[in-house]
Amino acid sequence: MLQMHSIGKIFNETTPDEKIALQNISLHLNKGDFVTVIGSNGAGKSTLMNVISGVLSPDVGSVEINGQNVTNLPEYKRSRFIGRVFQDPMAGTAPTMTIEENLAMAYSRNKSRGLRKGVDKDRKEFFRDSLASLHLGLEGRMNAKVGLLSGGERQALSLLMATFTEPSILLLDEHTAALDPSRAQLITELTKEIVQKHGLTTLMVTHNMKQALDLGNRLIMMDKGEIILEASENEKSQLTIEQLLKEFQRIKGEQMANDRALLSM
Ligand SMILES: Nc1ncnc2c1ncn2[C@@H]1O[C@H](COP(=O)(O)OP(=O)(O)OP(=O)(O)O)[C@@H](O)[C@H]1O
Repeated sequence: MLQMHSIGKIFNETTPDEKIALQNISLHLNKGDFVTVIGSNGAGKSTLMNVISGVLSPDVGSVEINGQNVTNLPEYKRSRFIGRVFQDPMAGTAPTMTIEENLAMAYSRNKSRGLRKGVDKDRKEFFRDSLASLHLGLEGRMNAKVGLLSGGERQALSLLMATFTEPSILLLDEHTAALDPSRAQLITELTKEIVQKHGLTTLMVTHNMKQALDLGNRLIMMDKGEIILEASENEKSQLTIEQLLKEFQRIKGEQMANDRALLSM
């Protein structure tokens, strides 16, 4: 489904501001895999998402989606098969347009893929049914301007818009981080439900270790542009927050120890 081979990305190369954002990243997602991504600030998580979605091209390495090499395919050409939800609830929707207009926009952007569930139904009814599945009563507010919705409602709508055309890959970039705890919990539950319902192949960045363990079947930890830990389905099911923190400290500690060893030479 998704194959990343030896991806590298350096910003401002050969300048004093040089930053290695990704190094030697190889990642393989099978259809239906749901991988949670954790890591410290600046670890390269968003850059990884940007390379998958086509916002950025890697300096080296390749990205394949559904067997097609998309390494240099521009973002707008990938948007048909990639759904993405950002941290900022304002980012995924158009505030001056109604809920129905926003849905229509997402629908037409992806319609060349074919809407398996939408073709036989009246479009409006399909939108209404999709909105009802969020359990927020938005199906009764199709003509409301999206700018009037709360952050949580907007994020639920963004999630719906990113998924109702069943993308090959769903990218969730800290999509609950800007919400208060109860709304974040609601969006987390919706995410679980939607991903499961459509069997979506998903990559989710989060700073919340509990969320990283509760959701998905695999987990990766990043640091300084590298994947420093990969937990398979079996391993992840047995992981605890304490173990994750310990592991992170162990890896970071070793790096510090190495640095010290190097400095002392
Ligand atoms: N456009 C850019 N130009 C220069 N440096 C960049 C750019 N984008 C990212 N970086 C740098 O690359 C590194 C990785 O950044 P990235 O945003 O991918 O990290 P992240 O893991 O998502 O961090 P956070 O959790 O803080 O959002 C950071 O050191 C960042 O400062």
